Amino acid sequence: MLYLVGLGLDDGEITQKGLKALENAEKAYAEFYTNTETVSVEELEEKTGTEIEKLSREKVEQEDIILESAEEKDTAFLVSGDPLTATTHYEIKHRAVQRGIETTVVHAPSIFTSIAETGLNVYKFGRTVTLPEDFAPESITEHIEKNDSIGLHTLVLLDINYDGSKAADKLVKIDESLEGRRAVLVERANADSMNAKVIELGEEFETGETPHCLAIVGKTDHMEEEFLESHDG
Ligand SMILES: C[S@@+](CC[C@H](N)C(=O)[O-])C[C@H]1O[C@@H](n2cnc3c(N)ncnc32)[C@H](O)[C@@H]1O
Repeated sequence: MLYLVGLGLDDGEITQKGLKALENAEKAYAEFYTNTETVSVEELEEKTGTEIEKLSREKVEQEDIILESAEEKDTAFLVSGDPLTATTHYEIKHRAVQRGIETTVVHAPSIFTSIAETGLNVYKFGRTVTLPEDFAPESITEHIEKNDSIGLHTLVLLDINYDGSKAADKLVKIDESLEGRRAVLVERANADSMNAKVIELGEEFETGETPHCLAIVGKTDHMEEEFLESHDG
């Protein structure tokens, strides 16, 4: 059995079901390269009695350590946020099914739902884009344009340590027409120190600790506008 267990975005967000799965597992792996390490692995080990091994990106993406382990024994794979919302983890589930490994997914809070803290209605987001720090995929502009054409908001995910102000700057460099566009910067969603503020792409603004993401504002209704106004930065 392979348990894909979400850790949520902040310490204490693993569910009772997640803890139970970890207890049932004979071996557990965790990865923290798609998101910040917000939990104490040692505390989880103590609580559940299961040893947890942290894996690098290479180990997760290029080797089949997790699936090989799950073929032999009950194995848990711990991931930040929700287990099926990062492409890598989604692919692991897919490959597990192909190899005939039984899987159980234990969901947890995710940036895809916490983005609602911006005040933008989650039903009104279009295709999500990812902006890496070291290059600029052309598809980003295309997806933002498509979302814009039908009034949808765009969630822009960033590399984990990528500063939101630098990312906002890069968006304008990639596509000049985005200059002056309203967006919401979300910092450390779900943490006590969470902050959301309305910014204009291309303008300088202060940021705090990562992780950050941006929501480019599409067509809003009255309630969304009132919510946006309530952010004091
Ligand atoms: C590849 S996504 C993984 C999403 C994760 N599986 C989930 O369910 O939330 C990681 C990116 O989401 C955004 N993100 C994750 N946690 C965040 C948080 N607490 N506050 C703001 N942005 C966050 C950041 O841009 C981060 O680099």
